Amino acid sequence: MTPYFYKAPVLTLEGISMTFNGEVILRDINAQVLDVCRPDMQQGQVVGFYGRSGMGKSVLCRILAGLVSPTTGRVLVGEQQEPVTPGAVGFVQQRYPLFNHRTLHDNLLVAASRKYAPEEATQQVDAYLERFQLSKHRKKYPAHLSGGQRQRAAIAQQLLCSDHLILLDEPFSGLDVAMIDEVKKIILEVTTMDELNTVVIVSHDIATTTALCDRLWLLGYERDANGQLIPGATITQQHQYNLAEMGLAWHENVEAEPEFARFVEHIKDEIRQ
Ligand SMILES: Nc1ncnc2c1ncn2[C@@H]1O[C@H](COP(=O)(O)OP(=O)(O)OP(=O)(O)O)[C@@H](O)[C@H]1O
Repeated sequence: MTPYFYKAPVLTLEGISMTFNGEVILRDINAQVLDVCRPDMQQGQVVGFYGRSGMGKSVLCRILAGLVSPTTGRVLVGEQQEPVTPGAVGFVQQRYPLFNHRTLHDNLLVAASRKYAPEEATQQVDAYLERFQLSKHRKKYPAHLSGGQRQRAAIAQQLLCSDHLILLDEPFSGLDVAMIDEVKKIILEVTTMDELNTVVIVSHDIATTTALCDRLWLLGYERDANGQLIPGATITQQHQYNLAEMGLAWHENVEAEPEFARFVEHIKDEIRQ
């Protein structure tokens, strides 16, 4: 197992709850991602975020991205642990927010121009196109890119304009196996670009996602003393898994290990309950 130790927090969810018209959707969520240091390695972290359909994953993502304010609690991001603001967190939604009337290059330039002065923005776009193997598609419009290329472009776009945190909503849905491998590679690349980079993946594809993760959060309901479900989904301590401690954080071929397969089954059982 690679040795590691933790430094300061890079993402904190503090007492988050969300109520819509009296209906409690999320209840008192407390979770944290710490900057992890591994000797001789620059690597950020991947957090997998699971929960049954309709439990509130998208709502929590919008809160994490600073797009909506929770009813109570707050989200703190970055080394300075400042309250999240819209635009600070990259959010790759299922419908990729690329402008259809702009070329891939121009889409990325719009994003980069939000963070960089013109000359540097152009340089950054070229670097990202190269890194994400999209240079030869730079003049194409989004409609003419493949699903995997669009997904890579959307991730590049969000990295260009946000700080270190990026949320991916169902990054593997609708992709074939080769493209899934490509997107997995990109996610791992993102984490190796900077130790502070944190990727949160919301997915129903438990095995694929878990294989990339250092940490898992499971959204679920708790029961009261009488066995009744308490309204509002939460992430209990028991449902915050540290895969590094379990020896199951991403490493080559982790998916082939029997311990990994047993863990994925355990997670699926927990989700079913
Ligand atoms: N703006 C809103 N007003 C009222 N209710 C809302 C609003 N947004 C979401 N909800 C409700 O919050 C609950 C959680 O929705 P959410 O989209 O977060 O689920 P999810 O876990 O992402 O589901 P899925 O996996 O199916 O995408 C749903 O019952 C939904 O109807």
